[in-house]
Amino acid sequence: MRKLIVGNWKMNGTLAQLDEIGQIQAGAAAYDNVDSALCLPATLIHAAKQRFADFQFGGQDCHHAPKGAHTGCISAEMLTDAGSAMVILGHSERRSDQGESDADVRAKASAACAAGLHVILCVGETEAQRDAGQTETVILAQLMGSVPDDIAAEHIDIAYEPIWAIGTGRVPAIEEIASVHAAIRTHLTERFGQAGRAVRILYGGSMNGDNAAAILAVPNVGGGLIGGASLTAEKFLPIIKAASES
Ligand SMILES: O=C[C@H](O)COP(=O)(O)O
Repeated sequence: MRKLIVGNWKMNGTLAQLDEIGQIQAGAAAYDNVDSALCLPATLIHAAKQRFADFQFGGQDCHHAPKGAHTGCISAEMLTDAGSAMVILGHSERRSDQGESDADVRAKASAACAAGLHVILCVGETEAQRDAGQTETVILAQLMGSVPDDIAAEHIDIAYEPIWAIGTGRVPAIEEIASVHAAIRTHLTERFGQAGRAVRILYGGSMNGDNAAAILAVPNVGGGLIGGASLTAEKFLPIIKAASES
């Protein structure tokens, strides 16, 4: 299975960063056995796609409705119109900052698929849940609640992001990553049959050029969702290189 390395720029980046995006696009082209993409602030997607048509871009959220009176929101169709191929949904920062529920994420995922976007759907446990031994229970509940029953498995990838690992420099032990990814794989195959085997399960949370090779070698890790280390070519390209060699 080809690895997918996605950069999530979160609320970072203006038009001044288009040159950096160009460096990422040019560098990533050397690793043609890896799928790579950047999920940018919505304000950058169109300009980036205009300049770097060969690279894949995506958004970081969309509304569940196709249009209407939802001030400040963006629809899935607007993302595709701007040049997006994918969208991140259910990121823990949106679940906490915007109070998004599993039901919200599920509705957004259906809307995104209907608009032709590939969905990267995020799940992850808090540190307190991990300490209480609830990681697997929490993840499986999020999957049950957030992933639409009728979604075509080829239109979705899952990103496992332990919340306590995001932006902290802390990463789970390799055995923990393997265990959670295996549980997610079991859930997907039980639910979607053979198609569930082809869903990529990305790891996210303080992945960088130093730890990427070890994480990407874990069974059932199909790539990475990268925050801080995706903001520059200098830090992002080593992760794509590690995926290429994994
Ligand atoms: O979406 C990306 C994740 O939240 C990971 O962020 P990070 O690589 O800065 O820890």
